[in-house]
Amino acid sequence: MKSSVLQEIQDAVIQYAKIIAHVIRVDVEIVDDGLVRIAGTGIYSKGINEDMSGEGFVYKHVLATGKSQYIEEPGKHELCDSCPQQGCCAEKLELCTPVVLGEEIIGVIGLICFEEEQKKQLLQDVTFYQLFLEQIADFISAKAYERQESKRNERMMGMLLQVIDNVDKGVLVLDGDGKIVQINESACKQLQLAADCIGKPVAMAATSDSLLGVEEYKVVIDHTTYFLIGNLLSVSSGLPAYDRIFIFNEMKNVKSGIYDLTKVAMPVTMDNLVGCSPETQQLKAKLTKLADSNSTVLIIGESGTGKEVVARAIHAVSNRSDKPFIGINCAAIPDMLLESELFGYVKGAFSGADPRGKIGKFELANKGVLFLDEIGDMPLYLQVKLLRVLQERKLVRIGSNQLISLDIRVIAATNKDLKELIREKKFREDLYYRLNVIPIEVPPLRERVDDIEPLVNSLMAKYSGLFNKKVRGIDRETMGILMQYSWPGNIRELENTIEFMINMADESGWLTKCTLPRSFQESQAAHTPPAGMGEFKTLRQLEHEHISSAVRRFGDTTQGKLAAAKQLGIGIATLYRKLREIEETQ
Ligand SMILES: Nc1ncnc2c1ncn2[C@@H]1O[C@H](COP(=O)(O)OP(=O)(O)OP(=O)(O)O)[C@@H](O)[C@H]1O
Repeated sequence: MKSSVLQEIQDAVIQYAKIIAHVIRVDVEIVDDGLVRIAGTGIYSKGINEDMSGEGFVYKHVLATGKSQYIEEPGKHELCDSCPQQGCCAEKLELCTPVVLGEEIIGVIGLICFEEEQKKQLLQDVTFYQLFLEQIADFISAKAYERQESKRNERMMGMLLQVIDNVDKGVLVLDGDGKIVQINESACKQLQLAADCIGKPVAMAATSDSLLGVEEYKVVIDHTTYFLIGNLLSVSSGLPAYDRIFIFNEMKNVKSGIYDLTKVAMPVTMDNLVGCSPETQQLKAKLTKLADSNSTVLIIGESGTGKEVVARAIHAVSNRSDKPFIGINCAAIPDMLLESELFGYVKGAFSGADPRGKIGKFELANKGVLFLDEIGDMPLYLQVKLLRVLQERKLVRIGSNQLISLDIRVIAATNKDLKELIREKKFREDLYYRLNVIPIEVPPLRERVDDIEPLVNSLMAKYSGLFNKKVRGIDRETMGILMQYSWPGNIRELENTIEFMINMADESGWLTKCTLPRSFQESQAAHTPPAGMGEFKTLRQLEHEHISSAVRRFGDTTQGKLAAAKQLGIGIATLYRKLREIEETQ
């Protein structure tokens, strides 16, 4: 059963009753709004907690009217008419006052005289005793109010703790001495603290860095240092037990949030590396072998050969696959921005910067893989900074002096000849060696002709699905043309070609010569002898054509020429001589 307001402060009410009785030497009785005797002195002290609803007619009247009542002749007053004690009542005088809390009457205080002496004493100054009683009623009411307030605070606090426990962010409540008074589950988890950390001192200072508008704090608990970003709020409750609340997010959560927002939906596995040529098979075997190492990888290959696909495949098969893969194209971002993209900055780092600060790709990739594409295009001054980060595995955001430890695997890629760039003083030699720990060469498509057919099939499936167009296949002749082509743009060019051909395909659903891009057909025509001339060619002409076609297929680079010479069964010096001959005859 719900207890009344006076029951909740019964001890205090009994004390008040005793004091009144002691001071004025008259018995006191205090009842609550349910007519339960809360306190009593003299003969009433034995009947505390008794239900008085069968008697107590005067109290009922006071509770109903909210007015004080003075009965000089108990038994003769009209209020006593229905009392079962009428006629045998020992009371000589009764003075009653309501106890009021706000709008509510929560009880009644009664002064009862059993002796003529007492009655005489009261009658000498009824008004004084009346005021005295009202004053005591006010004290009791103040006590009841205090109790109600503290109950309300307890309820509020309970509710607040429930909220605190259910938020995802970490919450630490500190007292005036900086000790933990409350900690929620999320904070325990993030900081790896047990719930018995209550009472532990916390040293906390803003680092003056901020990210996305939220301050970063260095927090030390039990000799462990944490860098947390969050809001530190002062509690203005006036209670020293609750001085400050720190609501925080661990950096890793902030970063993974940003990573989730920025990551590209491009799940790549080893299966996405289409191809069955010995070169591709060797490449796949190498990737699997090096996957779990942390060493830096440098992928070299012409544009469009699939360097990014290779980098993603390494990530996918590595033990970092559930951690971020963050890519940045060093050639696509202006030099001015590249530094902040890579290293991030804190608020106020430079004019024009996002006032909330920025997390750099290095930090975003922490625990995962950072893919630095087109590394050959990185400006020299950033190469120095990159080298330092790679050596020390530590980073300082622009405008900050805070060292951040990195656990990162770096994969760099380039289609440039870095050694040539070193000679031209455009690339640092020390950085080259730091990156080139595991070199991976992705051969151009013309050197892995066996990949063309599976790639064409996979691309036909991809684009026919994308365009919702039924493609039955590609005829042998057209496939032959594709296999003979030198693919200077590599797989990217092949992909564009297949996309074009599917667009051009008629209802038959076959990719034929007619679906080839015009430029493709023109280049074919240029290399096909005019009708009727072929049979009159000299052997030398045929040799020249054959050599030119080999160089076209393997590429007009040193590597390409080496491959062409090998394929033609001649030495590289002979090839160069023949090429000079061709030049001279043209
Ligand atoms: N082995 C492969 N199997 C299937 N698709 C591939 C393969 N290699 C590359 N591709 C596709 O070819 C295109 C170019 O690949 P990617 O961007 O990885 O090349 P890249 O060498 O990084 O080029 P760049 O040097 O220009 O950045 C992409 O669409 C990619 O999906």
